[in-house]
Amino acid sequence: MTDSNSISLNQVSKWYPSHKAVSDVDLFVPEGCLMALVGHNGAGKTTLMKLILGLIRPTAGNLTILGKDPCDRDAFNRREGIGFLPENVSFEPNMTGRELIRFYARLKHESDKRCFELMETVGLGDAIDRRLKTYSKGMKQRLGLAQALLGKPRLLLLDEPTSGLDPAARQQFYDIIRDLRNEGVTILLCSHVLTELEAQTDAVTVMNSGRVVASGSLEQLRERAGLPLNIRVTVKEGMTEKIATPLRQHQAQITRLNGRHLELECPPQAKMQLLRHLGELGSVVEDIELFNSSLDQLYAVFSTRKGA
Ligand SMILES: Nc1ncnc2c1ncn2[C@@H]1O[C@H](COP(=O)(O)OP(=O)(O)OP(=O)(O)O)[C@@H](O)[C@H]1O
Repeated sequence: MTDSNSISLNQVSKWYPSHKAVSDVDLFVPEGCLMALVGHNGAGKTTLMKLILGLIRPTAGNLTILGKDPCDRDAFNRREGIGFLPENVSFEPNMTGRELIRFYARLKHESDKRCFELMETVGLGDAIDRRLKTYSKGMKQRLGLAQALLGKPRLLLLDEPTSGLDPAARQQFYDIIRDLRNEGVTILLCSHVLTELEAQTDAVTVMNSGRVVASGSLEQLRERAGLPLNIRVTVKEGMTEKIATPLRQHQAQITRLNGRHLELECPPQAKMQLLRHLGELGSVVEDIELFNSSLDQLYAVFSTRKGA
């Protein structure tokens, strides 16, 4: 792969005496890409993050992170280019936000001014002098993100960053993440909340039992999964039965027929032909809605398949 990948893993495995945590993983994340890593509990996501951070060494294969091997001698310095938000953030409750961020800032040689800027970025500017025991879960998570952003990382690793956040806090979190991505930061994000990832990510990697079983953009995954397209057609009163029969000739399978609505499934390649036919029916057809397969559906397909 080219040097434009912030993360390159070639046939990486991490085997413990008792367990093969990850096996033969190929993973390439281009610079400025927001990739989601999804998989069941124990699929190997955190192990991959630890390998990328250089906290553990691979049993086999090789990794290049921001152009270098994360395990070689000056890896500690290079970690300045990497920000990490672990799954469970835990901070000393009696410290204030300012004290905590300054503590981490000193480790990364960052100024007090930058600390305040970051607290503003994550929406904690007004709470900076409050003790952390008074912070809500969402505020602590945002503080964790501010900590991860110290040192202006070019690569951000986020392990379940939105767990326990309410919908508004999740949205705020993703707004910040999207801004960072737009500034060119590469982001690898583990999450179990597939519905929220759909609108946010450029690419998705699905892991199953330590192996990558699918990786690519949502369109690429949809194409590979070959799931039928769902279409909902609203017609004039009393016309559903009449139009159902010819629709079946366009490889459409009627899944639901009630009142003025028909729900159909058709192979993706039959879509245009079917839409042309519906167009020819004129004013009988009052509305057509197309539904792509969701990440949940794609995940269900790939997590039961054996290989990519
Ligand atoms: N130090 C270790 N020794 C032995 N087995 C380990 C070790 N660390 C992880 N494992 C095993 O490797 C597998 C992958 O663990 P990992 O934490 O990477 O999964 P995960 O996908 O992050 O799971 P979750 O979604 O629950 O956080 C699990 O079966 C785990 O028990």
